Amino acid sequence: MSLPILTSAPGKVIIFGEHSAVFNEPAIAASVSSLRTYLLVTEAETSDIVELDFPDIGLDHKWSAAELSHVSMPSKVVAIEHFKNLNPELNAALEPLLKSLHGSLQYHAAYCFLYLYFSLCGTRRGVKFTVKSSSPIGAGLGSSASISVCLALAIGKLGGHLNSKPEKLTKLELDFVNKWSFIGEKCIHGTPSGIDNAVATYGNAVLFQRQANAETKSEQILDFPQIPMILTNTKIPRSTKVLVAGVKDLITRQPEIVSPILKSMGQLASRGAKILADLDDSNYADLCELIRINHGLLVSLGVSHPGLEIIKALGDSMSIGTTKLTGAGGGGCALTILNRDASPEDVEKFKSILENEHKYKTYMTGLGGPGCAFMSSEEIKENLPVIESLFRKQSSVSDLNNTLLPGKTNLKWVH
Ligand SMILES: Nc1ncnc2c1ncn2[C@@H]1O[C@H](COP(=O)(O)OP(=O)(O)O)[C@@H](O)[C@H]1O
Ligand SMILES: C[C@@](O)(CCOP(=O)(O)O)CC(=O)O
Ligand SMILES: [Mg+2]
Repeated sequence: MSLPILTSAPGKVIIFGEHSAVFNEPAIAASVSSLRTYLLVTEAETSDIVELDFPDIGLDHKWSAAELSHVSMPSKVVAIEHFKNLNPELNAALEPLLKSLHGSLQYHAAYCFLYLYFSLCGTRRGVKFTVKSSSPIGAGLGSSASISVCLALAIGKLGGHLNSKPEKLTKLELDFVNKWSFIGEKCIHGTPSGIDNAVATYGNAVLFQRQANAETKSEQILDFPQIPMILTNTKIPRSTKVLVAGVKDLITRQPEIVSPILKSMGQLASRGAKILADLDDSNYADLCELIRINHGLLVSLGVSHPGLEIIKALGDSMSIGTTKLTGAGGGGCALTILNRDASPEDVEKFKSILENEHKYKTYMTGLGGPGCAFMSSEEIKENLPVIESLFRKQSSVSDLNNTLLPGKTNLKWVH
């Protein structure tokens, strides 16, 4: 596909089953309509470099043709070979390209990019990749999966793997994006379950389960109910990679105790899926009860944080709803499912205390929007000045959403 290329993918909220999903238990997640990542691929200033411009994490890096020439492409483009273990030769070859990057945010984003780039289109030079996200990064809302999906889709197109139909992404193409974005997630956090990239690829909501043979089973939930919910970002930084590794350690130390907890979380997701398929006044309290139990089990795994407990304690003491951390925890976000009778005044008060006293950020966003998408080069070219201005450092989340949010603007996205 010719340049420019523009891709997008949503963030997600895990309703039930974070962490246990990594250990092959069922889990439920929904895409978040208004929190998305956008990737623009354009010609670089010179024809012999590859440039990353990721302003959200302060990364602007160029690799010269000479540096890139030391890495050879893996011989076959078969995702399954990278599934269990990332290719050790490719990893070793990428190390010198990554050594000047600062901190884990930049390192992991660049590693994910380079791994997909060399696996899917490693000889192409003279390209610049610019990423902007309206989703908070490292907050439990799946920004790592949404950037991985944007990269897998754009690089898949650049490498000629995904150009079968100009007017739609076929099921096979979506499966390709899902597989390669899982590999991108592996670069970012080691042992992902695959639920986040599945939701970011296919959209809507999924009941997901990883299988022992590394395959995944995901059932689309098309009519996901709009549960009245507040998402609160504590802005406390944390890393999914570290938290997932911590749970793995705990299992190794306390297998008899922790395995039943993970099983229980899987049961919560299965039971939750049945309730969500038929949610009404009669079972709403059951849903809230499952949410409360799931949070308690996550606390027992050691992945909560005092900052998340503030949200839970406030929600409980105001009797406004039921709170559970979402994503990897350790900071980041919690969701509060509002009681049916929560008054608008109380909801406002709850949000205002969190925002003003604790400096948290709250969101009320719809769940279950579209998955990954791309824009045709003709559509991009017609709107290039506007689109390029959005990818500059100073553009805001609302600028991005006002102009690019699929389904909400006049620009045509292909799904
Ligand atoms: N907009 C973005 N720009 C650059 N890197 C990003 C962006 N969004 C996500 N990332 C990458 O994803 C990582 C965060 O992933 P993770 O710890 O799994 O948190 P989460 O997925 O909950 O946001 C960051 O370290 C960064 O490498
Ligand atoms: C903890 C986990 O279940 C979810 C992580 O989500 P996030 O990166 O915190 O958005 C890990 C996974 O399922 O890959
Ligand atoms: Mg993540």
